[in-house]
Amino acid sequence: MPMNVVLKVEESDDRALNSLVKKAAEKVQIFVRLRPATGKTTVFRVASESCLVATTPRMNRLNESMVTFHFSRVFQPETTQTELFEKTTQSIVEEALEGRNGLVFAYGVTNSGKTYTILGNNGNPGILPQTFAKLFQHTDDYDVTASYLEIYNEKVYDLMATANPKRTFLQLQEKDGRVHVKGLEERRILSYEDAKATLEYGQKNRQVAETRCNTDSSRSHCVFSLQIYRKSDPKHLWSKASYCCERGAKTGASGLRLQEASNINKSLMNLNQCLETLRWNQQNPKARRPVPFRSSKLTRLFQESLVGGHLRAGRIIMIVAVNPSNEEFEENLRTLEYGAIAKDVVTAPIRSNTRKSVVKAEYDTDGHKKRKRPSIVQPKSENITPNLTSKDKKPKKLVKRVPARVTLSNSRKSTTVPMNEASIKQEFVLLKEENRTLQLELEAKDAEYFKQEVRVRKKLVTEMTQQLNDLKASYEEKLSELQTELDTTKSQVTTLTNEKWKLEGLCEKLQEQVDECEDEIRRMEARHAEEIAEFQTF
Ligand SMILES: Nc1ncnc2c1ncn2[C@@H]1O[C@H](COP(=O)(O)OP(=O)(O)OP(=O)(O)O)[C@@H](O)[C@H]1O
Repeated sequence: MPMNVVLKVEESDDRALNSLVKKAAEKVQIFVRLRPATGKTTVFRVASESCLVATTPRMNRLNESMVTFHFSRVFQPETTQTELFEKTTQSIVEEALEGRNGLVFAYGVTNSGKTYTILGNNGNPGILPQTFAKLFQHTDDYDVTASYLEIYNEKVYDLMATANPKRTFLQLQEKDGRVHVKGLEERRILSYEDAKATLEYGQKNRQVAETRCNTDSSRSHCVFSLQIYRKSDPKHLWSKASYCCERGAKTGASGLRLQEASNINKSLMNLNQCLETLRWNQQNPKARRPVPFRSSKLTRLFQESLVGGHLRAGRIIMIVAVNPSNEEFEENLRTLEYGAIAKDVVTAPIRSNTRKSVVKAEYDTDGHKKRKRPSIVQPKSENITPNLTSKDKKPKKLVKRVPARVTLSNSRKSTTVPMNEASIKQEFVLLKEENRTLQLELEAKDAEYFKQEVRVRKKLVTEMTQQLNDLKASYEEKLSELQTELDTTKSQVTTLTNEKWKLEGLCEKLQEQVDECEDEIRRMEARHAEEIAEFQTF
């Protein structure tokens, strides 16, 4: 069998797949940013540029266990704002100028550094002010407008609108398969200072609204969008870059902790469901499920970016902010899990089969496949490889290779075909690759196992808590029964004691009467004896 030929074909397939998968992987990039820890922490360890290891705090669990996450990149606490911008968002701005949309999404638990990452402070501008600076180096050719909205309690508010006590919320509208916010103000911005002033205006508006509303939830999502128009074609939107940040109000947040731990945020849960369904659809193209974009405003707004498929679909960048303190472990773990799911979603269709003809198709805005729209190239399902990691741009399930060294006999005395140096090298490379893939699979399995363990533990905790609560309730019931019984017995004892005392009094009285009678008898006997003695003397 001409081994080297087979190997060559497979290798070229792999290379082609690799490059396609790499392109697809670049569509969604997930970065993790650890903020400086406030105390001693041992739960997160940056194993490499792209690998974060979480170690369960012993105190919370029966056994210590570890889970490894792979992301596009993990940023250490000492990462500067400039470095973060350059390595994550700068390319989004550059691509926006080239006509591609972009979405930057920061999320994480309270106090994890989302606001610091997106907005920063005066001395350390976040990625949004840095975007302004970058963008306004190119205003000769472009006009820029900004819009700023807030999604609060599933309602969309315009943060550019003048703040008033009765905030009017805006409706989402679908037009040409795209979701728009009806009536959202787009403000022309002319310079860096102008952009910053616009952002600050929106921020102030938000604070005014925040202090005015009496709410049961202090969390909201703010989306700042920059619309770019080419001066040569001012009527048509050239591209749009959106920056979304979940924000926790600084006031009234106490008491939310428990609520957040059980359900970090409805919108994020929905986003998570959408990502999971998208991943399912990519992995099971014959059993597609509807993607629940409509379940929250946030997912509806971003559905275009998540599904991709239109000509200007750009990249999505998610920055998972992590507070490496022990107390936040479970919540941080959950946000990292979201990130891991998001990482596996390929937003834009890719060409997958290099040998066969490509099928033309397009996703609908609800995540379904459209039938007769020929504009977008859609991959054939069996070769799509959505489970990508930044480290591993290869498909998880590799095509099984025939080993280069062929055993001709299965008896103990096996004979092998002699190999030349080139094929040995080739085999070595393949084995190395295979080894790496297996290692990654193992890590993925470990991660999956850990997730399962976390789920099982959570379930156990819930069930045990339920059982303990039931037990407590039954004991309390028994206790109150016994208490009633005790009270009854006590009152009976009191009654009996009283009766006893009465009887004792009666007995004493009777005894006195008996004693008196005996005395009387003795007196009468003595008198009779005297009378008898008198008679005898007569
Ligand atoms: N990378 C960092 N370097 C230095 N300070 C940071 C960093 N990340 C966060 N901080 C500081 O930590 C504090 C909390 O950060 P931030 O307000 O950004 O959290 P958040 O996730 O937006 O919280 P919330 O969800 O409650 O709005 C701030 O004082 C911020 O300055």
